[in-house]
Amino acid sequence: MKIAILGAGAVGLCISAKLSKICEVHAVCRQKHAKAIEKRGFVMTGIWGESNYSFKCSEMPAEDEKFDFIIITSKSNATREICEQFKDFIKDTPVISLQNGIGNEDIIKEFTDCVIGGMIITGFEWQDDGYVHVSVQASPIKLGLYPKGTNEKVKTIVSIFQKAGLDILEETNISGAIWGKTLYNAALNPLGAVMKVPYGKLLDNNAMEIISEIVKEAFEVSKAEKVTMDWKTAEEYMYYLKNNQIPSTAEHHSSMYQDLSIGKKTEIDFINGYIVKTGKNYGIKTPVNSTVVNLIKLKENLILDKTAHEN
Ligand SMILES: NC(=O)C1=CN([C@@H]2O[C@H](COP(=O)(O)OP(=O)(O)OC[C@H]3O[C@@H](n4cnc5c(N)ncnc54)[C@H](O)[C@@H]3O)[C@@H](O)[C@H]2O)C=CC1
Ligand SMILES: CC(C)(CO)C(=O)C(=O)O
Repeated sequence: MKIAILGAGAVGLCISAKLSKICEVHAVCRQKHAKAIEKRGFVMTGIWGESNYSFKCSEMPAEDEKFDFIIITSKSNATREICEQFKDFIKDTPVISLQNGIGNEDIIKEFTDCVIGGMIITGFEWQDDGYVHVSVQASPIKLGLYPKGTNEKVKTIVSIFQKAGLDILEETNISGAIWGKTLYNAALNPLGAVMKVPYGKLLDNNAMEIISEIVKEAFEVSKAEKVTMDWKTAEEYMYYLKNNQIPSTAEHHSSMYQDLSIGKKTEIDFINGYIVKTGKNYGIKTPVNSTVVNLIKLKENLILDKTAHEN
C-alpha cells in the first residue's frame, strides 16, 4: 500500500509518521522540512507518542510513482493550487481531505471521482523544521465518502489508520461532520486570533454572546443547505461547545491565531466566509459572521502591509 500526503505540514507530517509504520509513505512537503527529516528523522512529541520517524519526503514525487491513496493536508487556501500541480497523480485515485473549513472536497472533486472527506480535532504545533508537537484531541478522526455514504475505499483507508494506531471512525455523514467542525472553528478561531488568547479564555460571557450569534447564523445556513449535524439546534451545540469542546482544547491557540502571528493569510474564507457566502445564496443575513470576516481580513492586510514596509 502506497500513500502520498500532499501539502504535508504540521498535520500531514504527523499522519505520515504514524502511517509510515505500516505502509509506504511519500510526504510531499517543503524543502526545509524534507532536509531536516533526511538529516535527523521526523520528530513527533505529545499525545500521539514521542518518537523519531523516517519516511520518504520531497517537494515532488517521481513522474512514474503511483499511489493507492492521496491525502491532502495543506491549508484550504492551497487546495486548488495543489490539485492543479499534482493533477496527474490525483486523477483516478481516491483523495482524502484532512483540512479545516468547507469547500475543499468540492475543489478536489473537480480532479478525481473518489473524494473522501475528513474531520480532525487534534492540535498540532510546529516546534522546528521537521519537528511537531501533538497537543490536544477533542474527538476521533472521522473519514467518509463525500458528500455522504461509504464504499470499499473508505473502509480500507479507515482500517489502515486504525492499524497505524490512530483513533478513527468511519462516518457516513461526512458533510455533517465537516460542518460540525466548521461550527467550532467559526465560533472560536477568529475571536481567539484577534484577542490573541487560547480557546479556554473565550468562556468569558462577552465572548460567548458574540459566539452564540455566530453559531445561530451558521445553523440557519446549515438548515438551508439541508446538512444534518449531531446537534439539532444552535442552543444544543452551544452547550456542547462550552461543556465539552472548549474544556478539552482550552490550552490551544487556534490555527488562525498561529497563521496571523507568523504573517500568513488565514483560512477565514473557508470558515466564517463560507457561512456568509452561502447565506447570501439563500437570502439569509449573517451580520456577525460578516463582521468577523472583515475583522480578520483587516488584520491580515495590516500584517501583510507591515511586513511589506519592513522588507
Ligand atoms: N495544525 C492543527 O492543529 C490543525 C490543522 N487543521 C487543518 O489542517 C490543514 C493543515 O494544517 P497545518 O498542517 O497546520 O498547516 P501547515 O501550514 O503546517 O502545513 C501545510 C504545508 O503545506 C505546504 N504546502 C502548500 N502547498 C504546497 C505544495 N504545492 N507543495 C508542497 N508543500 C506545500 C505548506 O508550505 C505547509 O508547510 C489546515 O486546513 C488546518 O486548518 C486541522 C486540525 C488541526
Ligand atoms: C483546535 C484545532 C487544532 C482542532 O483541530 C483547530 O481546528 C484549529 O486550531 O483551527
